[in-house]
Amino acid sequence: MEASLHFHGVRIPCYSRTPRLSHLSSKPWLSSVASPSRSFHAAMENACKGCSLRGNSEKKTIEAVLGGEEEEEEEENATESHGSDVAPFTCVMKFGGSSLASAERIREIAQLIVSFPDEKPVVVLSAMGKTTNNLLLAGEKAVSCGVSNASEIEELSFIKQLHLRTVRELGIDSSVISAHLEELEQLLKGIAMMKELTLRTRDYLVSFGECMSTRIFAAYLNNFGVKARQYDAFDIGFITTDDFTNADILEGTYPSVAKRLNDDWISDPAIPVVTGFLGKGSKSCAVTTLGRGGSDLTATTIGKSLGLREVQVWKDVDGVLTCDPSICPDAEPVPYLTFDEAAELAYFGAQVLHPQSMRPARDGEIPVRVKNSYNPKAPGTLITKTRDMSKAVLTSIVLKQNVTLLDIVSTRMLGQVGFLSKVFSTFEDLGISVDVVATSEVSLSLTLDPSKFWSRELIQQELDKMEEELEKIAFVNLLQRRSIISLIGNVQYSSLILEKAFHVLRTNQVNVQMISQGASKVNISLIVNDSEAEKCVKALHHAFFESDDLSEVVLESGFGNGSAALLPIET
Ligand SMILES: Nc1ncnc2c1ncn2[C@@H]1O[C@H](COP(=O)(O)OP(=O)(O)O)[C@@H](O)[C@H]1O
Ligand SMILES: N[C@@H](CC(=O)OP(=O)(O)O)C(=O)O
Repeated sequence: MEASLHFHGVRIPCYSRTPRLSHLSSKPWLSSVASPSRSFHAAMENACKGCSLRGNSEKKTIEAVLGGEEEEEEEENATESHGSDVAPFTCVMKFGGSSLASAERIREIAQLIVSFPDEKPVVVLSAMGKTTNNLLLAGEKAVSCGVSNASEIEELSFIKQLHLRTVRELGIDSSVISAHLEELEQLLKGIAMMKELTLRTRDYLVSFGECMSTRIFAAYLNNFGVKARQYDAFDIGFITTDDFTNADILEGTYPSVAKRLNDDWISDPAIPVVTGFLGKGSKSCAVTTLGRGGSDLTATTIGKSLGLREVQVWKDVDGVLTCDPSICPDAEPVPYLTFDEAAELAYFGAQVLHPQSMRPARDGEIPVRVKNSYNPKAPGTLITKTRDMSKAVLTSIVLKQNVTLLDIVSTRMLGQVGFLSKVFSTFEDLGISVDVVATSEVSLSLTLDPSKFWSRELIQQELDKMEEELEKIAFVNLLQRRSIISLIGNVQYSSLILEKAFHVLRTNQVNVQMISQGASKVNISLIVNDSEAEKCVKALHHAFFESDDLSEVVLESGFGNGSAALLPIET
């Protein structure tokens, strides 16, 4: 008799009935997967065909699954080299909140994952939709609403409704999250009672988002026959500093996480579904978070820890774009980036990647692919150690607003060396991070990040203290509401980039207040007034990406109107 399951209401024969799928029995987590319906087969095929993140071998595997005979032998070989005793996992697949906004999206993500049966992924998830923002708002409201009103906080209702509706629509027992929802309500009452929300409590509060999304997702995978196991990152060796809301991953994390995930796989194979964004403070043993958007960092940390072939971060855009699409709707995906370019881009404000997320990937030389879960066919962006830069001029334009600019002119009380060292030790003492620096012998201009990785406002009191310290050795001029426009690209073409950028800015009557070319050789930063920044970015984007002057074709044959061939400066 034919075994069958139902998937989306469609009767599905089991894989075991189809001889061509026999290779899947070597993938224990898939051994009980229902063979998808025709439409699901088609979805798998489409996802595979369009998705350049797979090499040929995977495409062949999917074709084998769908009907090709001759691929079987090759697949068996591939399975041998990826046997569970050697390398249980092949990649990390990280899905952000935008990919997990509803039950419908969760179904699609599950389909996306099984559409690559050749992969043995570690899945990393953020909180569903806007849950993190809602948790933070709920916490703020709890501080002043009074204990008796804490249960009525609007954002708590949104969170409850979203998660309960999702489990209902996915056909999952609500018990997977009910204890968390109850505890969340108790926590908000506690905050209301204390009338205080410390950074430590804030981290604990937001952790409910990832803890619930991963439980729902793992339960859903198990329900439709893909064996999965949920993990809270703080329980599997993600050890961090105790900098609540912006913790750093400590080295011990890599071996611990690898051991736990590998050991569990060996004793009972199942796809790990890990909470992004969370860790455990090494001293406090309390839940910490890695800064907003920190699930990207969780993903690359796992990638390095397990030495995986690739880390995929699935977003709601077709990859890293030439500009923030909310400023330039015509922004285009950038096909290739180096780790340095991606790190610079993220640090200077492109929300698409967490600023620290490239570090483990670069250290472990694990390629990172940014893909669109709403459009898996789009090739996305591949981030690697090196890439062909011969035709690359400008890669992306990034805007960071609300920055403070500081001009510091020495009173010559100290020598040049003493002056610079005193200035920087002042920032260190006050825990203020500096972004862009330009210096001469006796003066220094620099920008201060208003929020270290979006978590900490630089408040007036701190600025006053800093001025007071610096005025002991220098004349200080503090200018607020400035913006950094970062031109990420090939600094070997810096003269060309600057010529074009300044032409655009002069045409738009914008005065640049400071300019700096980072040592990384991938970034030129321009400081302008906040009020002019978006206009500048639009004009620059138009000039560099929406007109043909600097296209790679033109660069190949010479710059501009038939002028001499453009050669990079040798460095
Ligand atoms: N240069 C850029 N390239 C791509 N996306 C960008 C860029 N700058 C800003 N973004 C924004 O980043 C968003 C994706 O990042 P994020 O919201 O963190 O995704 P997720 O929650 O899925 O991890 C996009 O929706 C886009 O609006
Ligand atoms: N949920 C956390 C962590 C995260 O990485 O989210 P996302 O992947 O949706 O940017 C946040 O909103 O910051």
